[in-house]
This record gives sequence, C-alpha cells and structure tokens, in this order.
Amino acid sequence: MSQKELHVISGGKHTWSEIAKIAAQIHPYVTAIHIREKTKSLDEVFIGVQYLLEQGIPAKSLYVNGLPSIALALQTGGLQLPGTTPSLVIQDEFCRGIQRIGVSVHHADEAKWREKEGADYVMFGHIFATNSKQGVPPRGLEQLKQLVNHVNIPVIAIGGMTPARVKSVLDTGASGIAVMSGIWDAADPLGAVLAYHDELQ
Ligand SMILES: Cc1nc(C(=O)O)sc1CCOP(=O)(O)O
Repeated sequence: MSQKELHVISGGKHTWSEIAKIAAQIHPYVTAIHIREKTKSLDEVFIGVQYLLEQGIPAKSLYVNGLPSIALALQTGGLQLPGTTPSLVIQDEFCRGIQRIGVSVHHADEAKWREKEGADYVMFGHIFATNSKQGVPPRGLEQLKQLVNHVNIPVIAIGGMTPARVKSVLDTGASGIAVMSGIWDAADPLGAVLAYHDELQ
C-alpha cells in the first residue's frame, strides 16, 4: 500500500519556540505541519515560519494556512486554503509557484469544483465530533466515502481523528488524515504522531 498522508495542524495555542520543538521531533513522520495561526498577523506568521526554517524544520514539511504570499516567498511544501477562497486565488499565476495547494471543502460538489480549479488535494471534515469544531454536526464516514468517489485528487479527512479510527477512515478510500488536538494536546506529541503513523502504514 502506498504511504498515506499525515497532516498535523497547529492550533494557535503554542509559542513559536514550542511549535519548533515539537516540529523538530515529528517532521520525519508526517507529510506536513500546517501553520494555522488564525489570530496572528501576516507579519507574525512570516517571521514565525522563517524562525521554524532557521531551527532546521525542512520547508517541504511546512504548509501555510490561508497566506499564499508566505507559501510562495518561503517556498514551503504547501498552502492550505479555506473553503471561502475565491476561485481567482487558486487559478492566479501567482499560485503556480506554490508547491502544493489544498483546499478545505464541506461538500462533494465543492470538492469537484476545487479539483477543476487546480487544487492538488482537498481536506474534508469534520468527520467525527470534535471539540476543535463545535456547533456543526459531524459529516461522518459515509459522506467521506461519497466525496472520495466524486474526485480524482487525494482527500484528507479531518476532525476527531484518533489512531483507533484511522482504519475506518482509510477504508473509505481517503488518502490520509489531518490532526490537531490529538497531537498538540498530547502529553507526548511524538508518541502520538508515531501511533497515527503506525496506523497509516
Ligand atoms: C481545523 C479543522 N478544520 C475542520 C474542517 O471540518 O474543515 S475540523 C478542524 C479541527 C480538527 O481538530 P481535531 O483534530 O482536534 O479534531
């Protein structure tokens, strides 16, 4: 079986030095560490990502959430765009210099539309109930399977992912998972990553 993807999403609760320390341990075992620091300014994220690079985190392991200019300028491994992103952004010449672009989606038709626009992968969630996404019911494995069958690009499942749930998620045909609290809230983030990694083999 080909290697499945493991995306780790930062949750805005750690300092850059804490992110660097955890990223240094986990990057060999993950596809990407997404820098999703919604409350920080563009300048703060730019300086933060630069700091992670200086600390030896490989650029290819870092995906920037929502800030194309940083992904382009620092040549990170990817860019994750929110579902509200206008079509123009992905199709812009500017984005061609970005290594890999993923878009968050919440419906199969949206995923197809993003595929046509040129997204390299889509992220779909939330699959299971999670404290990280409250107020909206989870979409569940059946919707994930339908979405996977609707597109030809990789689908990354997010929301409530635990190592014990990985097999049921992969059985839908999903290409991998994305995890926030399961890593950043863990007493041992590296141990948590290895547990997900084992299930994804
Ligand atoms: C950042 C994010 N996006 C989602 C979506 O549905 O698009 S769910 C989510 C949070 C996932 O956190 P956890 O791994 O702690 O459940």
